[in-house]
Amino acid sequence: MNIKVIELSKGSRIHHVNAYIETNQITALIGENGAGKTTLLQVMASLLKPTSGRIEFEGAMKKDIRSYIGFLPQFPSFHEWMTGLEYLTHVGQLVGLKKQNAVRKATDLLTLVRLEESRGKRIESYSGGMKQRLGIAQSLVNNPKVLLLDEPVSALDPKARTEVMELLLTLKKDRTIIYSTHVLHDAEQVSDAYMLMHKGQLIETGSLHSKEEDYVLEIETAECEKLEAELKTVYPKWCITRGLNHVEINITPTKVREDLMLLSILEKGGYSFDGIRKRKKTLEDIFRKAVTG
Ligand SMILES: Nc1ncnc2c1ncn2[C@@H]1O[C@H](COP(=O)(O)OP(=O)(O)OP(=O)(O)O)[C@@H](O)[C@H]1O
Repeated sequence: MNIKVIELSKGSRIHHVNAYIETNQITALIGENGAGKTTLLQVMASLLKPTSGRIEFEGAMKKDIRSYIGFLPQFPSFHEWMTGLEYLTHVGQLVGLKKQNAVRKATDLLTLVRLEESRGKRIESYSGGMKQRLGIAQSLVNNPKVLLLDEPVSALDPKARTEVMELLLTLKKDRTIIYSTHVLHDAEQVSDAYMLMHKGQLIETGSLHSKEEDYVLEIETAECEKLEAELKTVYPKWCITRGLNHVEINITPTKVREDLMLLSILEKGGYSFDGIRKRKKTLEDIFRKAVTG
């Protein structure tokens, strides 16, 4: 189910958000704290009413689009005294399944999220990663076409993150998955597309399978501050950022002539540098470029 977001606003929290989100894809929703990711997901999930604008779920036959949506909140809460099986059965009954079907559904979902061995244990004994997978199972109870997950991996250790990301890959067939995250490296591994929010606006969307050769030039030097200032003067149009021990130039792509000019600046300025590296642009570069100007 493709989703069209048209001129969506929610008070001052988000405004003029336009997007087209494709099915069978994982879309990572990224942005700084307070950028509006949770608000956008909540509006998409019909948990918040937009102030203006609308969302179209292409091909939706039912009027109440909530039946197409599975939602995992940023801080899911469970009835911790219940076992995983009891809890999911309860959720199944809440969405209208008969007891027997709810048990079957809960059992299948617990297998899908690899919690079958812990299904008889109380949720209070689950680790953070197990609870996150239980939350995803809960969001799947109504067999949704659209899965909206608010930071499903941000609080997890690398192993648990990988497990959740692998699960998302399994789930993307026949579904539209949008999830917010601050873990950009992971997002890059599993996502097909990204949506970047900044100060309430969706400022950039793109594919992560781009054939375009976007590069970042990294110059490792102890004189970062001086080099950053000089490059910004010479190349005011380039996006130049400074790390702890390197300066990054984020352009599309550098031409040989520009590379040579750069070397000449380094030489004339008497910079001592430990290395120059040209690497493919990452999601983190896209993020930094957008939020630093
Ligand atoms: N219930 C609320 N009432 C009023 N303003 C809110 C409410 N919830 C969030 N906001 C504001 O809306 C803006 C967007 O918040 P939102 O939680 O959507 O951002 P986010 O990108 O999900 O942030 P984070 O990465 O920290 O979770 C922020 O300025 C926030 O302070």
